[in-house]
Amino acid sequence: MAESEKEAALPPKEEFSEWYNELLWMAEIMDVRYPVKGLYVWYPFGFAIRRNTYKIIREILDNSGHQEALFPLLIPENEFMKEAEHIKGFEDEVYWVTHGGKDPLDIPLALRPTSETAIYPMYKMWVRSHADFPIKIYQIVNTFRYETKHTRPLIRLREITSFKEAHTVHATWEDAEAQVKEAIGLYTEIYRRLGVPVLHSRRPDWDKFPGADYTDALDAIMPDGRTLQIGTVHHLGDNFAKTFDIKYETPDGEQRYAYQTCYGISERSIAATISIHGDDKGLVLPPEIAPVQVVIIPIIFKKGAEEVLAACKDVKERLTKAGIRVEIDASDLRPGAKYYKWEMKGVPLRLEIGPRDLQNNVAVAVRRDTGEKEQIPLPEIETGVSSKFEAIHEHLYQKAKVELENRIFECTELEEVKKKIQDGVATIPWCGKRECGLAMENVIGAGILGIPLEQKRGKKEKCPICGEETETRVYVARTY
Ligand SMILES: Nc1ncnc2c1ncn2[C@@H]1O[C@H](COS(=O)(=O)NC(=O)[C@@H](N)CS)[C@@H](O)[C@H]1O
Ligand SMILES: [Zn+2]
Repeated sequence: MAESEKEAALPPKEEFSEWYNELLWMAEIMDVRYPVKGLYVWYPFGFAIRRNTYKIIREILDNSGHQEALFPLLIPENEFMKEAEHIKGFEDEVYWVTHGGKDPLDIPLALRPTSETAIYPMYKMWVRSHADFPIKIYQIVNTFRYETKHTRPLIRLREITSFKEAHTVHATWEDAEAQVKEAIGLYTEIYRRLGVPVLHSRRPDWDKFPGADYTDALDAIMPDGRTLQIGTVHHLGDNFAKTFDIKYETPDGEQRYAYQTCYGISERSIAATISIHGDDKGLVLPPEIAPVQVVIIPIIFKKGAEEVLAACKDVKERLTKAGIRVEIDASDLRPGAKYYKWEMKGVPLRLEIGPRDLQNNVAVAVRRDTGEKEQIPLPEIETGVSSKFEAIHEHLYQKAKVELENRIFECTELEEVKKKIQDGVATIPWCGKRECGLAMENVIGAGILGIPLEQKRGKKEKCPICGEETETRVYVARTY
């Protein structure tokens, strides 16, 4: 896209919604002009962020006994309609393929909204004995959901282009429960690598995944105080095993239904990373996912221009050999325009090299996250740059953790909750009874997000609806 096209300035981040939409365009992440609602185009720069993010996701899953596979997109109606709860949860969201060319299909085919009903008929054929367990398979595919709420790029899509779904099978309910815990840990580590701190909570029963025994979720707190569900882990019990007849032979030869879990992450992982770390100048990317990790800006004067350019090329070669993604911006843009462009793209580190720096045998390193300038001796450029990356990642993560902590408000009255959820997440005691939870939700005008998994027990408090003593507090928040 030509520089001139991006005349519009980026709104300040506190106008979060406008900032977010403008940034996706100005940083060349997503083009939202595709002529189907809820479907968007990945620009190459944005796609490189996606590739680097999903490289982390694959690494963490592959290193924890998961195997990547690939299942078909189209699900025959008879399979899709097998699990009653699941249907109820998805029947308003599923897209159907009804024709092949001019011929109407005898069996309509669903575009997968999620893949339980594509995968589990195959698991029925694959599972024979307890020795087959655990099965820990995932795929990274596009899925389709006819979302009727406000669609938004990377956050609420009708085509989820980067849907990582894992589907595991175990001998017992407890083994599946242990897998849920492992998945929560793996997801938390994925988000630590993205510098994104998360809230862990168990969704209230009325908000769990259709067909699950329970749903645990990871939520980020976005800059506007609303939470974004950026990962979910479901214990499916033997509900789907009974529906799809997934049975195994126990060590003493009897037939038993298997127990399952499934867990998913989508491109919301990228939405959270962009939103939490970005600033008024644009993207601020954790080095590990930045498409360009270092941009070298030659400071050119008439005299000594060749030496400067030669030195920049040498630094680029050395950093590239060290596995660092680096560009030289030798365009004829003014230095200030160069800084603006690469700061917009969230390049973690800028290296300025001019005649004086050559004399001192240094490069001037400027951090995108803090703006701090520091000289790095050219002979140590590789280690100097890499240690800056660690410092940048750590700083982004710590800063985001403080912001999250500052957006959690302990309340005792519902009126207080109503106020506090304008700025973040409120906690309030809850007896756990459904009618009190639902009553609370319509007094507050927002949902119970979930029961914190790391619940600090011991303190007895009163349910604000029925007055019953309880040791449980819940998160309440406005959500995306
Ligand atoms: N319309 C959507 N756009 C973008 N991401 C979405 C959308 N719907 C769900 N997600 C993301 O996908 C994750 C998994 O979706 S889910 O419905 O909760 N769970 C499942 O589909 C299970 N089969 C586990 S993969 C959610 O936690 C959320 O982060
Ligand atoms: Zn109550």
